[in-house]
Amino acid sequence: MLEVKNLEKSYQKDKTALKDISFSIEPGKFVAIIGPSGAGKTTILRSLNQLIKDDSGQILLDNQDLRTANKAELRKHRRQIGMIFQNYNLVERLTVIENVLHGRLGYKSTLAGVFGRYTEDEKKEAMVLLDKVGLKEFALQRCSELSGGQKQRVGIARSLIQHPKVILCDEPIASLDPISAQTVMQLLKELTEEFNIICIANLHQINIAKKYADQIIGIRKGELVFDEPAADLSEATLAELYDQPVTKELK
Ligand SMILES: Nc1ncnc2c1ncn2[C@@H]1O[C@H](COP(=O)(O)OP(=O)(O)OP(=O)(O)O)[C@@H](O)[C@H]1O
Repeated sequence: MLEVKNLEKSYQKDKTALKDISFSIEPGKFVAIIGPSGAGKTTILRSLNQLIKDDSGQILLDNQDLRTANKAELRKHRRQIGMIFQNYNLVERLTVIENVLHGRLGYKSTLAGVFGRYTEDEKKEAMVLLDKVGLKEFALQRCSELSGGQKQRVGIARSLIQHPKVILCDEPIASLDPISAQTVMQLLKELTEEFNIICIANLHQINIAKKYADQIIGIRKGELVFDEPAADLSEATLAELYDQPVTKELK
């Protein structure tokens, strides 16, 4: 269970990026965070894995507060939090399977990581995960030769091999065509359920959020406007979030 309590963050004095944000998410749930540009969505995700230090509040992952963790504890916590990025963050010149195995680096000494030492079990697991994301035959291909949608699926396999409790996705489909976007969202939804993890995705596409997410969190000007089951999200709530009615094709 992930619980965020009264999270606050200011990048500059008198300019609040997050104000008293609280929400909780159960394992197996796929959650979308939506809201206008600059609302604070990325700041929330970065706080959740402590890439940025928030100012106050609590971030409890299975009752352990990430904010008060020491360096060693934080390293351990970060293994349990996978990241998926808009621009994939893969090593393009390396093969697909090597990129997936990079997800194990948090479990290794620096030396073993530098020399790319992975166990047979890790290699087998990488192949199983590549099969799950539909890329088994691409294992030995360089990532530079893949399409955007395929690269994002490698990113999903890389995050799963971490054995995460949480996967954070910062605009995971922003660089993808509509068909690849649907494939990636469907995969994230299915794998979230199958592995009983928590998946949180920042999204600008309201229709996609409503179609795939179990729960939708709306953020505006650093404040939480709503936290509701996707099915309950009304037109009035969306209009409040964006300060204007949301057009038909986006709903
Ligand atoms: N490193 C930073 N230094 C100063 N201000 C920042 C920094 N990062 C973000 N901000 C400010 O914090 C606020 C929230 O930004 P954030 O990137 O979290 O919004 P967002 O909802 O993710 O936006 P977008 O949808 O455009 O990605 C904005 O006002 C932004 O200008």
